[in-house]
Amino acid sequence: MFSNKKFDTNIVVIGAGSAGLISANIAATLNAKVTLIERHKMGGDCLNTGCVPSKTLLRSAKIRHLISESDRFGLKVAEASVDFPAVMGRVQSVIKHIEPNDSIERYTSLGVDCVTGDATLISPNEVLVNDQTIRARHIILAMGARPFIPDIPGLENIEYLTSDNIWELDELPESMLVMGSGAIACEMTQAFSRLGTRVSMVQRSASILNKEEPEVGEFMLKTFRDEGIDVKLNTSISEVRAGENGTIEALLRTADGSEQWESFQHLLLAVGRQANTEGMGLEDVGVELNDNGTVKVDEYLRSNHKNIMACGDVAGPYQFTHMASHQAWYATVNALFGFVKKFKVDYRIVPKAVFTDPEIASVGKLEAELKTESVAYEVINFPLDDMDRALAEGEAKGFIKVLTKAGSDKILGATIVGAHAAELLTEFVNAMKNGQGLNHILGTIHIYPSFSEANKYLAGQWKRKHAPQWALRILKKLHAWRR
Ligand SMILES: Cc1cc2nc3c(=O)[nH]c(=O)nc-3n(C[C@H](O)[C@H](O)[C@H](O)COP(=O)(O)OP(=O)(O)OC[C@H]3O[C@@H](n4cnc5c(N)ncnc54)[C@H](O)[C@@H]3O)c2cc1C
Ligand SMILES: NC(=O)c1ccc[n+]([C@@H]2O[C@H](COP(=O)([O-])OP(=O)(O)OC[C@H]3O[C@@H](n4cnc5c(N)ncnc54)[C@H](O)[C@@H]3O)[C@@H](O)[C@H]2O)c1
Repeated sequence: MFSNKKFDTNIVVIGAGSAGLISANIAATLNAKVTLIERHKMGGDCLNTGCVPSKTLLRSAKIRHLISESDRFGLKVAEASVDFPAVMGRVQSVIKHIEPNDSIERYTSLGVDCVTGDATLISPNEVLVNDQTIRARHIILAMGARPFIPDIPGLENIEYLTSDNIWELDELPESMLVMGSGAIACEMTQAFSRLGTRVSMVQRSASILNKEEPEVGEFMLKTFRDEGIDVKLNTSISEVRAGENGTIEALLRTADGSEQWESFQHLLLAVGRQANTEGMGLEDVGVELNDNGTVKVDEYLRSNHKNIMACGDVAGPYQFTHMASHQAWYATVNALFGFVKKFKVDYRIVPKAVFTDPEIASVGKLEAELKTESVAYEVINFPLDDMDRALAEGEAKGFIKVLTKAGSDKILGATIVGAHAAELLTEFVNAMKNGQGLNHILGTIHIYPSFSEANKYLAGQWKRKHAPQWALRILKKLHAWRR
């Protein structure tokens, strides 16, 4: 239909994952006209192939693991046999349950124009989808990322797994080689191992979970090995080939140069995620990219074309659902109101978790980062193996490590390895966000017996260390005099 308006819509959002959905939701709530384009499944990675299926699978795996340890709880239970199709059926049913929240129906009812199709940029203000050109004042790029496929000779001749297609397995693998040791590799390794797959993990460096404090990697390495997982450090895959009976053979090369072929039923590649920025006209329109393929954005999440914003995995640097929605607010508000006021995206306090058992959650700086930045700091460690509630639950393992500014209770970083770590971390996240230190946590009433008491005990440990010795000496004399 002919329109004399310069633009058909205020914003076109490309991609209906966590970033795109929140962007469209915010824009529609603020009464802007917004078009949301998705080429595959509404909900994107998190709902369909990421957070939701992985956490659901981990739950079945944990229950089977608990059953295998039922003796510890005074229960005599025969080993749980795994009905793998039923486990994967539960994964799909949880996705189906959440799906309506992210659906075209819901977003249409919110006032978003939802379009199914592959979007291409044809100019900084025009998006082509299904042969239709949409003229938009602003474009929000939210196309997410996909598994990075490393360059391994022979990979093109075998069928490998990634976090995209692992959910299509209909039989529990007898064995699996997992490449990588980040969040995806660790979560999937433990999940499949606990369900009964013989899992080997191959990691080229000398430690696992290298984005965390070194103690975390050490703790989880021991946990994995105690559970029977074969973790091969300092090892890379130099070649793969098809073996007999549909197996995959991998040539594993250790740091000393020795090589050995090993056979597995499946190979899972979990070595990072690559932004979806190719083949959609970004180069033609001149949208600048970073070396790793993400969209180059400024502190307002604008690309070099100031009306084209990016958020979520396609922008980075954090690849988390909560960061996608955090960025989505900035991208959308800056697009709609940037001509009046712009907001700089706030990355000061970014929490994250890996949902292994025990969980790993962290926020703020790592010790190594503080050293590099020459920040004077102190370390408070608190073991989680003697907490009343954790003992009662049979979950007494792990630790909390908090970094404070030297001589102050200001929290610079916190890491928790333990049951419910992602929930426990929120207290540190809140404290950091609100400029409160460990004294504040110590002065807060925590329910007994709860896992969260550990945060208070850690704060108490800091307090004891910092109690003024001169005052304690005077008190000792005062009490002696009053006796
Ligand atoms: C196994 C796994 C587990 C994870 N677990 C967690 C977790 O526990 N917690 C957490 O915070 N994060 C987790 N993540 C990361 C999280 O899933 C992502 O950070 C998040 O989904 C990113 O959202 P996004 O909107 O940027 O991208 P996506 O969710 O990938 O959405 C992008 C969408 O854009 C669409 N698209 C792409 N190109 C076009 C185009 N040209 N036209 C139209 N549509 C297009 C895609 O089809 C897709 O639907 C996990 C990831 C994986 C793989
Ligand atoms: N719980 C969560 O929040 C969660 C869960 C899963 C994924 N994610 C997100 O998804 C992203 C991708 O996860 P991921 O685990 O694939 O990536 P990652 O970046 O966390 O880890 C990649 C791993 O692969 C290794 N590696 C990289 N290139 C390699 C190569 N050529 N050969 C051998 N090893 C190599 C790295 O050393 C590292 O261990 C993460 O950044 C994370 O933000 C989050």
